[in-house]
Amino acid sequence: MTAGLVPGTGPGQVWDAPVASGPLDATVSVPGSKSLTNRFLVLAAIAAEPVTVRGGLRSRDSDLMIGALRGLGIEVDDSGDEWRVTPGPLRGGAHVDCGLAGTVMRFVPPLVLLADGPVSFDGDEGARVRPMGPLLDALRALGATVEDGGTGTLPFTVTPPAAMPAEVEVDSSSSSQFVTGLLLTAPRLRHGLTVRHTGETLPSLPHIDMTCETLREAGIRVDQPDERTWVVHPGEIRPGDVRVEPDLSNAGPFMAAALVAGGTVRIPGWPDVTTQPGAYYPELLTRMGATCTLDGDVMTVSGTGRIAGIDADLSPAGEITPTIAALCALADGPSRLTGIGHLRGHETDRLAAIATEVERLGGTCHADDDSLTFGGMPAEGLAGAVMETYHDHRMATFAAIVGLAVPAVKVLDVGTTSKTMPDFPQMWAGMLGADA
Ligand SMILES: O=C(O)C1=C[C@@H](OP(=O)(O)O)[C@@H](O)[C@H](O)C1
Ligand SMILES: C=C(OP(=O)(O)O)C(=O)O
Repeated sequence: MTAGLVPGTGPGQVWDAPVASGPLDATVSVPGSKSLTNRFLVLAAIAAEPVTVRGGLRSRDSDLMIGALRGLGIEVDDSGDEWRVTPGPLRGGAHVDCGLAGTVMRFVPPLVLLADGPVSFDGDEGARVRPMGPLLDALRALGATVEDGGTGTLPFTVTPPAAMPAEVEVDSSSSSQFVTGLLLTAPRLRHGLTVRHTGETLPSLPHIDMTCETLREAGIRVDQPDERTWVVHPGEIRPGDVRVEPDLSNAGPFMAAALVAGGTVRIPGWPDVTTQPGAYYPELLTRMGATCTLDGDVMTVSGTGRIAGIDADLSPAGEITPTIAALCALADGPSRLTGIGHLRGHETDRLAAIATEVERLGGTCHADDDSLTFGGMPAEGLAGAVMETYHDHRMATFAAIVGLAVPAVKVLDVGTTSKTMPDFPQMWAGMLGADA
């Protein structure tokens, strides 16, 4: 069943967030990681041999990536559970729809350096305000022609250069995805590429580590002479057959549910070692009152229904902020989340969205340049409302978490979760032991 067929989950509709009627006892298998799926797809497209991707995420963001690569002339067979990507020359003349996917708008334009002609890019209205300028400037510095009407945002057209330098600077303080995009294409450039970050801060470092690991596992040498420089050596990309880890960021709302409702939620397939930012959950949730144990590959999270406030720097793991924020909204005491200014350039301005939605329920939350501060208000003090999701999958799961404890929370456009987790409403109902 698709999300649109569950009552209240169609576009513009309102979904009644279920209230937990008692402690949970659930095992939830989450689909593959968005970040790993889209990295594997990009690398497979420019690999030296066909690549099989197992456990790839089926979602709007990965469908957009597959569409982009097909537009560039790459054959992707995603008809079964195992996808087969057959690399080939990258064709110019394509138009890429980025939707609202940061991974598509930041990972695909550097591929045009390898193409035989110009490629144009556009996306959702909300994508046209997401930061792109530093990456477009880096592509210009590499000799590409970029026409963006002087906006530094989508829509734009990239025309490949005839020759290019082997070093480039980029200010990646508004998104780590600028560095990642350049690194992914780098092994196929004649001399490889040295990428130097020039900004003062750099968010989401684990996601850059994920890029380097993915390249290394595909046989590419990546050196990091200092904290802001990456050297990718030229080479043949040979990922072999790859398996995508479960998306730990998307496991987050289910793990958080154990704290809100009490009881236990188990997440199978938890990797031993991972570069996903969801790896921060066990420590953060423990500080908020949960017990988290990894037994084999099963992460078990148990909670009591009482949540402790937290003071945490989330700059390495900005993506998990909305989930931690939902817990902060329900916590017994105040919380402060810092290092998250760049979230203003995510699917929506997440700092403003979180503060607005917490206040809509009667809680207190203040957003400043780089942080969120919560008054803390156990669920008894909050009142249900129709919550906005701003086309942001993580604002939809934020509202669902709060709705477990606050009666009469209604979620506008919960189907926005299709960006990375199309079956979210059914999975949420399944966790609660109910039908969607
Ligand atoms: O490289 C990636 O796959 C991602 C990097 C991060 O981007 P930012 O550095 O822009 O936050 C993260 O928030 C996003 O969801 C996925
Ligand atoms: C920021 C996110 O996505 P994107 O890849 O579109 O940047 C996210 O999924 O939280």
